[in-house]
Amino acid sequence: MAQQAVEGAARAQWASVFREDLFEGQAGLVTGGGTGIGFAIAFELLTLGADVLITSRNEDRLAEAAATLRKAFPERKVEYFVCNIRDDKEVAAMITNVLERFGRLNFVVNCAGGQYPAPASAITNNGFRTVVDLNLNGTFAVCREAFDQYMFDHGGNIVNIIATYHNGFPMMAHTGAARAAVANLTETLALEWAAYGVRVNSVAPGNIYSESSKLHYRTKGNFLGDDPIAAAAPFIPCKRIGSTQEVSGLVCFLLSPAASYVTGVTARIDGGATLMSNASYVLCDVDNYPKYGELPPEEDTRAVFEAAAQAKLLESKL
Ligand SMILES: CCC/C=C/C(=O)SCCNC(=O)CCNC(=O)[C@H](O)C(C)(C)COP(=O)([O-])OP(=O)([O-])OC[C@H]1O[C@@H](n2cnc3c(N)ncnc32)[C@H](O)[C@@H]1OP(=O)([O-])[O-]
Ligand SMILES: NC(=O)C1=CN([C@@H]2O[C@H](COP(=O)(O)OP(=O)(O)OC[C@H]3O[C@@H](n4cnc5c(N)ncnc54)[C@H](OP(=O)(O)O)[C@@H]3O)[C@@H](O)[C@H]2O)C=CC1
Repeated sequence: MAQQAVEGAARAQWASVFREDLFEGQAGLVTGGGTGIGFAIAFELLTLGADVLITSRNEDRLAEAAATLRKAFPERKVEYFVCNIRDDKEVAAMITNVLERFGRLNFVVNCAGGQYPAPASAITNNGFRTVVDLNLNGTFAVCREAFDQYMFDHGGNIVNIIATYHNGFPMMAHTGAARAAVANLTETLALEWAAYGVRVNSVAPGNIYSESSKLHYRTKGNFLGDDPIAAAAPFIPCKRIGSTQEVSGLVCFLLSPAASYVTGVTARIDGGATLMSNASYVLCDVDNYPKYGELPPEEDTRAVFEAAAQAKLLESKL
């Protein structure tokens, strides 16, 4: 979700589909909550009555995001804390800080993460280690600290945002391996921590329209042209990319009592993209697939479709 879209906008514009007091009295943490998907999740949790602390490395971005959220939700507590989840000591201090500020930690959403696109042969060992450290070790550290410091005694709810690693992840070997590991970690933690009243689930997004994801690809190499996130649309069964609010809605469902019997799952949110394994099936045009949240303008999407169709035409003439 773009912060500019929230700034000055009527809160109702971003109204959640869930009931307003769903998380009333709860407080929790969203890592990576200052930007993109994490910001949308923090926004929806606040909409539904929770107090939220957002955390990541960049203090300026966090402060700006917190100011936007406080303006939109003056009746809630919005806090931020600078923390690199690759640093165990910082993670421990961050969890302690949430508890000092809120006195409770009902939910944790692990959304901090990332990588750079590169073919496996161009990923150095240190580059691989770095991405695994961020997405796997960092996520584990936050889960374990949250459990040790609070959830062991009080129960709780954890959602890990990963990525659709299913069927391999070309150009993303490091993150694919790390995210698959987090999906497995989610299952183990769900088993071990059920006895303590803790549910643990993962959400695996496909191509999601976030400012940072577009920037990420533009500055660090492409596999599908200038705007690969949007250019992927023709190859997704629902023929569009997803919005940050669609991811947030799924996270809120998993954190809600309606999901009380759900633990250890990885829910894919990818418009059916990872089901595309049948080489003899060609996707048809789609013009009535439902939309929800902030998506690229129709004209941009159409231009990307036309360019992709043109590229296919040229390819078939070679
Ligand atoms: C469908 C899925 C779509 C997904 C979308 C999203 O996720 S959107 C979300 C997108 N948001 C994000 O991804 C945000 C978070 N991402 C990040 O902060 C970085 O991507 C990070 C995880 C690599 C950490 O970076 P850092 O600066 O802390 O790392 P460092 O300086 O400590 O270097 C360690 C090693 O990594 C190497 N290396 C680093 N970059 C590149 C590169 N571009 N090229 C090649 N290599 C690179 C570097 O050379 C070094 O190896 P070396 O030379 O010593 O052998
Ligand atoms: N957009 C997409 O299409 C998809 C995104 N994802 C994943 O969803 C999550 C959110 O993505 P999105 O919102 O698009 O992108 P963002 O780049 O906006 O989100 C990444 C967030 O992680 C934070 N972060 C990165 N490294 C660290 C660190 N070491 N410690 C603490 N925080 C850190 C960043 O903040 P800061 O720089 O301040 O530290 C940022 O807020 C990421 O894990 C991403 O990989 C998965 C699949 C698809």
